Amino acid sequence: MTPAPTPAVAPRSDSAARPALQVDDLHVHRGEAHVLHGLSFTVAANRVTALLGRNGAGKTTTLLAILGLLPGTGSVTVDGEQLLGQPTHRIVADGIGYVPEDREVFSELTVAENLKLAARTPEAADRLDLVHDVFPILHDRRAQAAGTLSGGQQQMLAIARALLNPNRLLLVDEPSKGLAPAVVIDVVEALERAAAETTILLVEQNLRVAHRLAADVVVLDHGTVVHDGAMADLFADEALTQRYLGVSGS
Ligand SMILES: Nc1ncnc2c1ncn2[C@@H]1O[C@H](COP(=O)(O)OP(=O)(O)OP(=O)(O)O)[C@@H](O)[C@H]1O
Repeated sequence: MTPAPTPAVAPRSDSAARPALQVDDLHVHRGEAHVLHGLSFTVAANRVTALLGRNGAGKTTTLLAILGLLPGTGSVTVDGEQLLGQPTHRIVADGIGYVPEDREVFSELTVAENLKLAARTPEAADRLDLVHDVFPILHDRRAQAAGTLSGGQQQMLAIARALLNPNRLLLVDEPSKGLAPAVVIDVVEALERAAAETTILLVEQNLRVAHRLAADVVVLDHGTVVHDGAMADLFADEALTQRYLGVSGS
Protein backbone atom coordinates (compact mmCIF):
# COMPACT_ATOMS: atom_id res chain seq x y z
CA MET A 1 0.00 0.00 0.00
CA THR A 2 1.28 3.46 -0.84
CA PRO A 3 1.87 5.54 2.29
CA ALA A 4 -0.31 8.63 2.65
CA PRO A 5 1.54 11.83 1.71
CA THR A 6 2.82 13.85 4.64
CA PRO A 7 0.59 16.90 5.05
CA ALA A 8 2.38 20.24 4.66
CA VAL A 9 0.62 21.53 7.74
CA ALA A 10 0.77 19.47 10.92
CA PRO A 11 -2.55 17.95 11.95
CA ARG A 12 -4.39 20.04 14.49
CA SER A 13 -4.18 18.70 18.01
CA ASP A 14 -6.80 19.08 20.70
CA SER A 15 -4.87 22.10 21.92
CA ALA A 16 -5.78 23.85 18.64
CA ALA A 17 -8.56 25.85 20.21
CA ARG A 18 -6.31 27.15 23.03
CA PRO A 19 -5.66 30.85 22.43
CA ALA A 20 -1.97 31.57 21.89
CA LEU A 21 -2.70 35.27 21.41
CA GLN A 22 -5.48 37.12 23.17
CA VAL A 23 -6.20 40.75 22.32
CA ASP A 24 -8.67 42.59 24.56
CA ASP A 25 -10.04 46.09 24.12
CA LEU A 26 -6.95 47.28 22.23
CA HIS A 27 -6.92 51.01 21.46
CA VAL A 28 -4.14 52.58 19.39
CA HIS A 29 -3.64 56.18 18.27
CA ARG A 30 -1.34 57.23 15.44
CA GLY A 31 -0.69 60.94 15.65
CA GLU A 32 -4.08 62.59 16.03
CA ALA A 33 -5.94 59.58 14.65
CA HIS A 34 -7.67 57.02 16.87
CA VAL A 35 -6.96 53.99 14.65
CA LEU A 36 -7.91 50.92 16.71
CA HIS A 37 -11.15 51.22 18.66
CA GLY A 38 -11.09 48.49 21.29
CA LEU A 39 -10.18 45.37 19.28
CA SER A 40 -10.82 42.02 20.90
CA PHE A 41 -9.96 38.71 19.25
CA THR A 42 -8.02 35.50 19.84
CA VAL A 43 -5.58 33.50 17.73
CA ALA A 44 -5.70 29.76 18.42
CA ALA A 45 -2.43 27.92 19.02
CA ASN A 46 -0.95 25.86 16.18
CA ARG A 47 -3.16 27.42 13.53
CA VAL A 48 -3.05 30.19 10.99
CA THR A 49 -5.48 33.05 11.60
CA ALA A 50 -5.99 35.59 8.81
CA LEU A 51 -6.46 39.25 9.71
CA LEU A 52 -8.39 40.80 6.83
CA GLY A 53 -9.97 44.14 6.00
CA ARG A 54 -10.00 46.88 3.42
CA ASN A 55 -7.10 49.31 2.99
CA GLY A 56 -6.70 51.43 6.10
CA ALA A 57 -8.80 49.10 8.30
CA GLY A 58 -5.97 48.85 10.86
CA LYS A 59 -4.34 45.47 10.10
CA THR A 60 -0.70 46.62 10.07
CA THR A 61 -1.38 48.87 13.07
CA THR A 62 -2.57 45.79 14.97
CA LEU A 63 0.64 43.89 14.18
CA LEU A 64 2.79 46.89 15.16
CA ALA A 65 0.95 47.23 18.49
CA ILE A 66 1.42 43.51 19.25
CA LEU A 67 5.15 43.99 18.58
CA GLY A 68 5.35 47.03 20.85
CA LEU A 69 6.27 49.28 17.92
CA LEU A 70 3.17 51.41 18.61
CA PRO A 71 1.83 52.13 22.10
CA GLY A 72 -1.68 51.02 22.96
CA THR A 73 -4.07 50.46 25.84
CA GLY A 74 -6.02 47.32 26.67
CA SER A 75 -4.40 43.90 26.81
CA VAL A 76 -2.31 41.76 24.45
CA THR A 77 -1.24 38.43 25.93
CA VAL A 78 0.67 35.53 24.44
CA ASP A 79 0.31 32.29 26.37
CA GLY A 80 -1.05 34.45 29.19
CA GLU A 81 1.93 36.81 29.30
CA GLN A 82 1.21 40.54 28.91
CA LEU A 83 3.05 42.14 25.96
CA LEU A 84 1.52 45.61 26.09
CA GLY A 85 3.96 48.08 27.61
CA GLN A 86 7.00 45.85 27.04
CA PRO A 87 9.83 47.03 24.78
CA THR A 88 9.96 45.47 21.31
CA HIS A 89 13.35 43.82 21.87
CA ARG A 90 11.90 41.91 24.83
CA ILE A 91 8.76 40.93 22.88
CA VAL A 92 10.91 39.61 20.03
CA ALA A 93 13.26 37.83 22.43
CA ASP A 94 10.16 36.26 23.94
CA GLY A 95 9.43 34.48 20.66
CA ILE A 96 7.23 36.85 18.67
CA GLY A 97 8.53 36.80 15.08
CA TYR A 98 7.69 39.37 12.41
CA VAL A 99 7.82 39.28 8.63
CA PRO A 100 7.22 42.91 7.60
CA GLU A 101 5.25 43.95 4.54
CA ASP A 102 8.27 45.50 2.80
CA ARG A 103 10.55 42.51 3.63
CA GLU A 104 13.38 44.75 4.90
CA VAL A 105 16.27 42.52 3.85
CA PHE A 106 19.76 44.05 4.03
CA SER A 107 20.33 44.63 0.30
CA GLU A 108 24.11 44.96 0.40
CA LEU A 109 24.62 41.83 2.52
CA THR A 110 24.57 38.31 1.15
CA VAL A 111 21.76 35.86 1.79
CA ALA A 112 23.98 33.98 4.27
CA GLU A 113 24.86 37.22 6.09
CA ASN A 114 21.18 38.22 6.32
CA LEU A 115 20.40 34.85 7.90
CA LYS A 116 23.36 35.09 10.28
CA LEU A 117 22.24 38.53 11.49
CA ALA A 118 18.73 37.23 12.16
CA ALA A 119 19.89 34.42 14.44
CA ARG A 120 18.88 35.29 18.01
CA THR A 121 19.36 32.00 19.81
CA PRO A 122 21.89 29.15 19.90
CA GLU A 123 19.21 26.92 18.28
CA ALA A 124 19.32 29.09 15.16
CA ALA A 125 22.46 27.34 13.87
CA ASP A 126 20.63 23.99 13.97
CA ARG A 127 17.55 25.49 12.35
CA LEU A 128 19.57 26.65 9.33
CA ASP A 129 19.17 23.14 7.88
CA LEU A 130 15.39 23.40 8.26
CA VAL A 131 15.41 26.81 6.57
CA HIS A 132 17.49 25.48 3.66
CA ASP A 133 15.18 22.50 3.41
CA VAL A 134 12.14 24.81 3.14
CA PHE A 135 13.94 27.25 0.83
CA PRO A 136 16.62 25.39 -1.20
CA ILE A 137 16.98 28.51 -3.38
CA LEU A 138 18.42 30.40 -0.41
CA HIS A 139 21.15 27.80 -0.09
CA ASP A 140 21.89 28.03 -3.81
CA ARG A 141 22.01 31.84 -3.59
CA ARG A 142 23.76 32.09 -0.20
CA ALA A 143 26.69 34.15 -1.56
CA GLN A 144 24.47 36.54 -3.56
CA ALA A 145 23.67 40.08 -2.35
CA ALA A 146 20.09 40.04 -1.06
CA GLY A 147 19.24 43.22 -2.98
CA THR A 148 19.82 41.38 -6.25
CA LEU A 149 17.29 38.62 -5.45
CA SER A 150 13.86 38.67 -7.10
CA GLY A 151 10.90 39.97 -5.07
CA GLY A 152 9.75 36.42 -4.38
CA GLN A 153 13.21 35.32 -3.28
CA GLN A 154 13.46 38.35 -0.97
CA GLN A 155 10.10 37.37 0.52
CA MET A 156 11.43 33.84 1.11
CA LEU A 157 14.51 35.31 2.79
CA ALA A 158 12.28 37.45 5.03
CA ILE A 159 10.24 34.38 6.06
CA ALA A 160 13.42 32.32 6.46
CA ARG A 161 14.89 34.88 8.87
CA ALA A 162 11.82 34.56 11.06
CA LEU A 163 11.89 30.75 10.88
CA LEU A 164 15.50 30.61 12.06
CA ASN A 165 14.32 31.34 15.57
CA PRO A 166 11.82 29.23 17.48
CA ASN A 167 8.73 31.47 17.55
CA ARG A 168 5.67 31.17 19.73
CA LEU A 169 3.81 33.43 17.35
CA LEU A 170 4.71 34.65 13.87
CA LEU A 171 3.19 37.88 12.52
CA VAL A 172 3.27 37.96 8.72
CA ASP A 173 2.25 41.13 6.85
CA GLU A 174 1.04 40.79 3.23
CA PRO A 175 3.50 38.12 2.07
CA SER A 176 2.04 37.88 -1.45
CA LYS A 177 2.03 41.62 -2.12
CA GLY A 178 3.56 42.56 -5.46
CA LEU A 179 4.48 38.98 -6.40
CA ALA A 180 3.71 37.18 -9.66
CA PRO A 181 1.12 34.37 -9.29
CA ALA A 182 3.71 31.60 -9.83
CA VAL A 183 5.89 33.05 -7.09
CA VAL A 184 2.90 33.43 -4.76
CA ILE A 185 2.48 29.64 -4.94
CA ASP A 186 6.08 29.17 -3.71
CA VAL A 187 5.54 31.64 -0.88
CA VAL A 188 2.27 29.95 0.13
CA GLU A 189 4.01 26.56 0.23
CA ALA A 190 6.76 28.04 2.38
CA LEU A 191 4.20 29.51 4.76
CA GLU A 192 2.48 26.12 4.98
CA ARG A 193 5.80 24.70 6.16
CA ALA A 194 6.15 27.59 8.61
CA ALA A 195 2.62 26.92 9.87
CA ALA A 196 3.68 23.40 10.86
CA GLU A 197 6.24 25.05 13.18
CA THR A 198 4.38 27.92 14.76
CA THR A 199 1.14 29.82 15.32
CA ILE A 200 0.68 32.49 12.64
CA LEU A 201 -1.31 35.71 12.44
CA LEU A 202 -1.41 36.53 8.72
CA VAL A 203 -2.38 39.85 7.13
CA GLU A 204 -3.19 39.11 3.50
CA GLN A 205 -5.09 41.05 0.83
CA ASN A 206 -5.31 38.04 -1.49
CA LEU A 207 -8.41 36.23 -0.24
CA ARG A 208 -7.51 32.99 -2.01
CA VAL A 209 -4.10 32.92 -0.34
CA ALA A 210 -5.72 33.65 3.03
CA HIS A 211 -8.26 30.87 2.42
CA ARG A 212 -5.56 28.36 1.50
CA LEU A 213 -3.46 29.09 4.58
CA ALA A 214 -5.82 30.09 7.36
CA ALA A 215 -8.36 28.09 9.36
CA ASP A 216 -9.70 31.13 11.19
CA VAL A 217 -10.33 34.72 10.21
CA VAL A 218 -10.73 38.08 11.94
CA VAL A 219 -12.08 40.92 9.80
CA LEU A 220 -11.43 44.57 10.68
CA ASP A 221 -13.27 47.63 9.47
CA HIS A 222 -12.35 51.14 10.60
CA GLY A 223 -10.37 49.77 13.53
CA THR A 224 -13.01 47.45 14.92
CA VAL A 225 -13.60 43.70 14.60
CA VAL A 226 -16.67 43.24 12.40
CA HIS A 227 -16.47 39.46 11.91
CA ASP A 228 -14.57 36.47 13.21
CA GLY A 229 -14.98 32.78 12.67
CA ALA A 230 -14.00 30.01 10.27
CA MET A 231 -12.17 31.14 7.12
CA ALA A 232 -14.12 28.63 5.01
CA ASP A 233 -17.43 30.21 6.06
CA LEU A 234 -16.29 33.71 5.12
CA PHE A 235 -14.83 32.52 1.81
CA ALA A 236 -18.08 30.78 0.88
CA ASP A 237 -20.25 33.78 1.74
CA GLU A 238 -20.21 36.24 -1.15
CA ALA A 239 -22.35 38.83 0.66
CA LEU A 240 -19.91 38.87 3.61
CA THR A 241 -16.77 39.11 1.48
CA GLN A 242 -18.34 41.89 -0.58
CA ARG A 243 -19.47 43.79 2.47
CA TYR A 244 -16.23 43.59 4.44
CA LEU A 245 -13.56 43.19 1.80
CA GLY A 246 -15.09 44.49 -1.42
CA VAL A 247 -14.17 41.28 -3.24
CA SER A 248 -15.86 38.02 -3.99
CA GLY A 249 -14.45 34.88 -2.36
CA SER A 250 -15.40 31.61 -4.01
N1 LIG B 1 2.14 56.94 10.50
C1 LIG B 1 0.84 57.19 10.55
N2 LIG B 1 0.34 58.31 11.12
C2 LIG B 1 -0.99 58.55 11.19
N3 LIG B 1 -1.92 57.69 10.73
C3 LIG B 1 -1.48 56.56 10.16
C4 LIG B 1 -0.09 56.25 10.04
N4 LIG B 1 0.02 55.05 9.42
C5 LIG B 1 -1.23 54.64 9.17
N5 LIG B 1 -2.11 55.52 9.61
C6 LIG B 1 -3.57 55.43 9.51
O1 LIG B 1 -4.01 54.35 10.31
C7 LIG B 1 -5.10 53.68 9.67
C8 LIG B 1 -4.81 52.19 9.61
O2 LIG B 1 -3.64 51.98 8.80
P1 LIG B 1 -3.03 50.52 8.63
O3 LIG B 1 -1.76 50.66 7.85
O4 LIG B 1 -2.99 49.85 9.94
O5 LIG B 1 -4.17 49.84 7.75
P2 LIG B 1 -4.12 48.46 6.97
O6 LIG B 1 -5.43 47.78 7.27
O7 LIG B 1 -2.87 47.71 7.26
O8 LIG B 1 -4.18 48.98 5.46
P3 LIG B 1 -3.37 48.53 4.14
O9 LIG B 1 -4.05 47.30 3.69
O10 LIG B 1 -3.61 49.69 3.23
O11 LIG B 1 -1.94 48.35 4.52
C9 LIG B 1 -5.27 54.34 8.31
O12 LIG B 1 -6.35 55.23 8.39
C10 LIG B 1 -3.99 55.07 8.10
O13 LIG B 1 -4.20 56.24 7.34
